Amino acid sequence: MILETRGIGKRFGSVLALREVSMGVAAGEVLCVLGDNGAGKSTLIKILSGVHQHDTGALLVDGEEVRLSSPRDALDRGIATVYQDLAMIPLMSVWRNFFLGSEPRKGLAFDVARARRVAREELRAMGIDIRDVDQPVGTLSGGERQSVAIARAVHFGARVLILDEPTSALGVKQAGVVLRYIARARDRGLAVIFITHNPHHAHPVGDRFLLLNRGAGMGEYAKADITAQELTALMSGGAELEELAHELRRE
Ligand SMILES: Nc1ncnc2c1ncn2[C@@H]1O[C@H](COP(=O)(O)OP(=O)(O)OP(=O)(O)O)[C@@H](O)[C@H]1O
Repeated sequence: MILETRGIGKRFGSVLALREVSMGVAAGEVLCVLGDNGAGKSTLIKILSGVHQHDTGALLVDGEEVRLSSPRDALDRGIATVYQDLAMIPLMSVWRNFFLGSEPRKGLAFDVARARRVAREELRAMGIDIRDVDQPVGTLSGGERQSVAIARAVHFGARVLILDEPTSALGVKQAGVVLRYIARARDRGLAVIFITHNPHHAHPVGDRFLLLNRGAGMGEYAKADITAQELTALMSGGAELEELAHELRRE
């Protein structure tokens, strides 16, 4: 496992946002984390990306227990998070957004021609055919922008890609575009953590599924062990569905 949690917990005042959640992701696989509003998905992402620190349990990177002190710390260990707002400037070109935040090495002039070429090649390698990398990123579709953000993280050396609801604001076709890029990132050997509340988006691309409910892990399922319909049923919540989760685990 590249990134792993063992029974981590996080409290905000009187709210126990996460309780004893265990999960792990290895290179070349997609772990989907599913949960309804308030389930603890954002809290988990923030701990995995160094924004928050966990109160209890353990966080491991490459099998070693760590405390991620900041997003920079996470990034330095190859853990990149793509948030829903994508941290892009809409009026800036695709290639400039691609390199946003990356500092040119000291003393070296920024080579514009090279940067444009690298952006185009990296996007193409992810299956994104954006012929004109000079167009403002804001003119791309939502799915294409998500894909640019994923390609950017891959280019800058991410080993673990954490995607915060990358398909939630998209229609079926655009969501399909993003799911394809997630599969490509996995095929390039990245460990992907795909956060979503949509089982129909998770199921086609996920290798394993972790369900969160009110801060607690409700079980983890391999794709072979659960259908999209069963995932949907589990996600709908309610005590009787928790029972179904137990039943499915026993089978
Ligand atoms: N900074 C905070 N201060 C206080 N409570 C918080 C904080 N962040 C999260 N919580 C609480 O922790 C619980 C889990 O929230 P979290 O945002 O992790 O859930 P989520 O699954 O991401 O939900 P959503 O899908 O609505 O974003 C909620 O009850 C939330 O109100």
